[in-house]
Amino acid sequence: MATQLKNLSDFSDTDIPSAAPYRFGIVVAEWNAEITNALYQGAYQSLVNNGALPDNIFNYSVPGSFELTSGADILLKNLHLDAVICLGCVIQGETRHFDFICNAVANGISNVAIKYSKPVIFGVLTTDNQQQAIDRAGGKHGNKGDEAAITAIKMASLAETLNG
Ligand SMILES: Nc1c(NC[C@H](O)[C@H](O)[C@H](O)CO)[nH]c(=O)[nH]c1=O
Ligand SMILES: CC(=O)[C@@H](O)COP(=O)(O)O
Repeated sequence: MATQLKNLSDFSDTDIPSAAPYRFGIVVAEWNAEITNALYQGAYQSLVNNGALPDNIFNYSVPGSFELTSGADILLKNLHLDAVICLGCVIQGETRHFDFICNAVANGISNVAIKYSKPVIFGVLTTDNQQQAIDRAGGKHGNKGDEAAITAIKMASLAETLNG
């Protein structure tokens, strides 16, 4: 379902576990900071609204979305976490650089999740233009940071249930 047909912040009819037991890392790319800061605010507030303790939310910045992979790896290597949320905004420019970044970060964080057997959430906007990013960072289509946080809670709960 395309984002245009779904609000990224609409979880009113969703059974969301309590986030209280879990420790969350949030890695935020500094590129397009006005967007990624909005994603962070959405993610942080969604975690807290669902019971996460502020002292259990560990926030770090990286230069760009390409560094989200190594940022997630460093957090999982050094901190006891139940999930990591990766937040970034990649906006198409004149060259194919966009494609390389998007593919690298999508594949990279998937590999980190498998490496540590921990949820690593892809909260990265990959848009054609600035307006599409604005619309998905608290605009008319909701906030992808909200979606990433709820996903992190659900996956942390699943991991706790099945991993023991
Ligand atoms: N153009 C965007 C970038 N580019 C920077 C890369 O992510 C990376 O930091 C650099 O290539 C050095 O390794 N990053 C974004 O997050 N968003 C962009 O639109
Ligand atoms: C996604 C990017 O790296 C991009 O914004 C860089 O712009 P350009 O492709 O024009 O160099």
